Amino acid sequence: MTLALEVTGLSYSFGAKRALSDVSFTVEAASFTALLGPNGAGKTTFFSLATRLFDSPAGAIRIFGRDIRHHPGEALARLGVVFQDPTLDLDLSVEQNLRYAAALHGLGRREAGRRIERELARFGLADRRHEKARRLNGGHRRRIEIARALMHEPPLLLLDEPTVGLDVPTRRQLVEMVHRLCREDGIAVLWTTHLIDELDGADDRVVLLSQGRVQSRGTIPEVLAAAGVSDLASLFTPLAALAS
Ligand SMILES: Nc1ncnc2c1ncn2[C@@H]1O[C@H](COP(=O)(O)OP(=O)(O)OP(=O)(O)O)[C@@H](O)[C@H]1O
Repeated sequence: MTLALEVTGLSYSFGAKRALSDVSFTVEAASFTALLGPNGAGKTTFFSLATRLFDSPAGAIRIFGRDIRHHPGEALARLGVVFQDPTLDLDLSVEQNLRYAAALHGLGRREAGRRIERELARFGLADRRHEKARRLNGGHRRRIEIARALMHEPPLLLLDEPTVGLDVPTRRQLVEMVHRLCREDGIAVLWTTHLIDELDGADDRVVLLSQGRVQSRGTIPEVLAAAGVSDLASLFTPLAALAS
């Protein structure tokens, strides 16, 4: 089994406020894992650590075996990231947004063109390529952000609550598209969310985070069996109530 992501004993505090406490979990290559937690659970803090925005001496994060503190270049080259707040340039077209990302990764024009075509096809955006991002709806904008995060062909993709603000059918579409990345393209995905209906079923893995601690992890049936409940809502609703 190849591990795309290995988090070991990770802790982080904002002053006196403990945001993550001894967090450990793994994401296997080519698999979908949901980091599920109510507001304030520590999901975004984990993201900030995984992308090296923050640093913590307590614990380790390895991406395909590369420790992000000791080998940041090698580790981050294997990571694609979609942040919670959208970061597209709305005045650029779909294609220009992708070309810009390709340039930042140092790709030559021809290779950039090849990868842009692949992403446009993969995300059903080919016929929108010349439209300004501003003209697209929230779901399509998110697709461009995911496509952009894949321009350097990372085998691990992190998405921080990518469906915030989207309606239910658009959320479902995006969840399905990202599952396809795992199944068909062998990309490992860590998807953070506070919405239990974004978990798909038997093959998805879940890491349940609450108040900075991992409460449970495994496949959905494993997590339910460990808690002695029959559905995720019974497990998650009390944790969400604790957070509010
Ligand atoms: N800059 C900060 N200063 C102080 N405390 C912070 C800061 N950022 C986050 N926190 C606290 O750390 C804890 C974890 O926050 P975090 O944003 O990681 O949670 P989250 O699971 O991403 O929640 P949300 O879904 O609301 O974004 C919360 O108690 C939050 O109030």
